[in-house]
Amino acid sequence: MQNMRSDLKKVTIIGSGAWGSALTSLVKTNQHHLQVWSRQSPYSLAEAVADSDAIISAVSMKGVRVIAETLQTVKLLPHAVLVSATKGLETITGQTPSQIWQSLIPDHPLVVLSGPNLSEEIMAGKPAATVVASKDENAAQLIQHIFASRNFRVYTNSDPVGVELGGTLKNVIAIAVGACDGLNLGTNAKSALITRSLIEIIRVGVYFGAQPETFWGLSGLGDLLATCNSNLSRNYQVGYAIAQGQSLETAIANIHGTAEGVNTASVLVGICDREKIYVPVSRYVHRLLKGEITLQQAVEGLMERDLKPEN
Ligand SMILES: NC(=O)C1=CN([C@@H]2O[C@H](COP(=O)(O)OP(=O)(O)OC[C@H]3O[C@@H](n4cnc5c(N)ncnc54)[C@H](OP(=O)(O)O)[C@@H]3O)[C@@H](O)[C@H]2O)C=CC1
Ligand SMILES: O=C(CO)COP(=O)(O)O
Repeated sequence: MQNMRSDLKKVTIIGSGAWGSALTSLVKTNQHHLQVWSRQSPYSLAEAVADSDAIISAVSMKGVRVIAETLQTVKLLPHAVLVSATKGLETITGQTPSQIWQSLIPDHPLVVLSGPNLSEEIMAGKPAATVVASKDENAAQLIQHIFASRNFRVYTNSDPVGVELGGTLKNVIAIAVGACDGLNLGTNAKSALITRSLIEIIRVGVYFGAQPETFWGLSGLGDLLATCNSNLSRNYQVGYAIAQGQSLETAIANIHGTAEGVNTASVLVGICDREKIYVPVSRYVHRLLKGEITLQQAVEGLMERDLKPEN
């Protein structure tokens, strides 16, 4: 039945994996007119987005370009807002999801949604907070109101690059911290790893034009803490499993859903090699995942680097 309240919007969610399903449950809470589309849907993507005020993409990184290219050929409402909820980097181009959306569909406002949002906790109705970031303040506020509820506090932010990179880069660090916990290296080691990794994330973020202070917020430090402290995180699970002696292939096969950090590590290190950005933790994660070094060598390598000032 069509809702009659004037503040209710038509919202389309693309992707019915773990994150798409959690976002679906949040939109349902507010009784918006909701359409979910996935590759299994009996209707087309064009039909799903017709008349939508907000189109939310929650597909994994490998699906972003194909979805954006399809939407590029579809007639959207002129005011329709696009929302990217993916945390990853594209393999060939090194682009972020929002860069892909922006380049393919430049005429619509774009919002990045990212924060400490483990989908299982959200599905269980536990309280959480997130960030919706855009250069278009009205677009960010629209998405804020679509999602905000008693159990989901939504903040706007005007630094979409920073918000997106915080969510993307912490996945690599969560693999490192999962491995640290899997080896039982202790709380001191874990705290040092998380803190130094945040500096590393900021270094990359600033290079890409993000505001450093964004990374102290929910989408940076917040998501880093969530993902590095929960065995609900698939990235953390991958690191933990490797520390238990599993191969990367087995670890990936055993998790439910997508651990974006595996691919992100490889793309990130390629970018940082090219741009000469110092990312020791991400680099050791990448070399570990590629099988170039053992976990023990990664720990030793990180500890035995040249001594330097903290800042
Ligand atoms: N789970 C979480 O807690 C959170 C996840 N995220 C991010 O959200 C993204 C999705 O994660 P999650 O839902 O957990 O992953 P899942 O593996 O559970 O789901 C992946 C989703 O991506 C879709 N997809 C994959 N490849 C393609 C493709 N080629 N074309 C179209 N669709 C495709 C799948 O579609 P189909 O259903 O048709 O197979 C599915 O909907 C990731 O970037 C993740 O980092 C962000 C915040 C929280
Ligand atoms: O991004 C997430 C929480 O904010 C989900 O983390 P994982 O992809 O590691 O499960």
